[in-house]
Amino acid sequence: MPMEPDAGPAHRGPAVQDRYPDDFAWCYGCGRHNPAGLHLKTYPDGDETVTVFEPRPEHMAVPGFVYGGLIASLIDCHSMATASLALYRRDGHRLGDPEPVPRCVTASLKVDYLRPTPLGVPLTVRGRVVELGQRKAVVESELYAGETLCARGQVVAVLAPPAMTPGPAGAERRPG
Ligand SMILES: CCCCCCCCCCCCCCCC(=O)SCCNC(=O)CCNC(=O)[C@H](O)C(C)(C)COP(=O)(O)OP(=O)(O)OC[C@H]1O[C@@H](n2cnc3c(N)ncnc32)[C@H](O)[C@@H]1OP(=O)(O)O
Repeated sequence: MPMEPDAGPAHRGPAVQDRYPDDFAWCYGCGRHNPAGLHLKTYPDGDETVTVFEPRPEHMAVPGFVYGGLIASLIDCHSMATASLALYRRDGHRLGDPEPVPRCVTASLKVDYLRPTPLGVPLTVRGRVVELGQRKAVVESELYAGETLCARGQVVAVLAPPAMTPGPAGAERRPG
């Protein structure tokens, strides 16, 4: 499912995650309000989306290699943002419009780990929508270390129903 051309990462505007509603911007992987989180940022790049993340030493599986759970998180959050952007555009918006970007939740996350992912190298994740429904998007994302494809994910994202609001723990999410 091709996306409309848009400003690429060389022409950075807001990230998708910068435009999530405040109440839905606390995700450990990509919430801009989560002080302990990874703060992943997803940008449009032509028909695809792209993010770059440099794992920290504590993200290791064994010395020299990245923990698979981190890889899954990067693919998850990047794919959610790719789905949200596709649904936003489908509704006639462009990133940067005043209306917040809709929030999706992960219905399914499948990751194939193709080869060990080295630490100490920025990781690039590229995503594309392969199926777009009324409330659902299927996204394929590939994670590269340099030029090397290390993991591939397929993610089903579902628009958070209007009735879904953050739970009671949300009241305690602001530290201090
Ligand atoms: C965080 C949770 C708290 C919520 C409160 C705050 C909400 C807003 C904050 C968002 C924050 C996001 C954070 C970052 C991303 C995470 O980390 S999300 C955390 C992990 N995910 C979850 O906890 C989600 C738990 N699951 C659910 O709530 C429900 O199962 C879902 C995903 C909303 C779907 O339920 P539903 O709305 O009843 O949808 P349903 O009609 O069954 O299915 C819709 C479509 O999805 C497909 N589908 C559903 N499940 C699957 C599946 N497992 N495999 C394949 N396809 C599926 C269906 O086949 C259907 O397809 P179509 O027929 O339209 O083609």
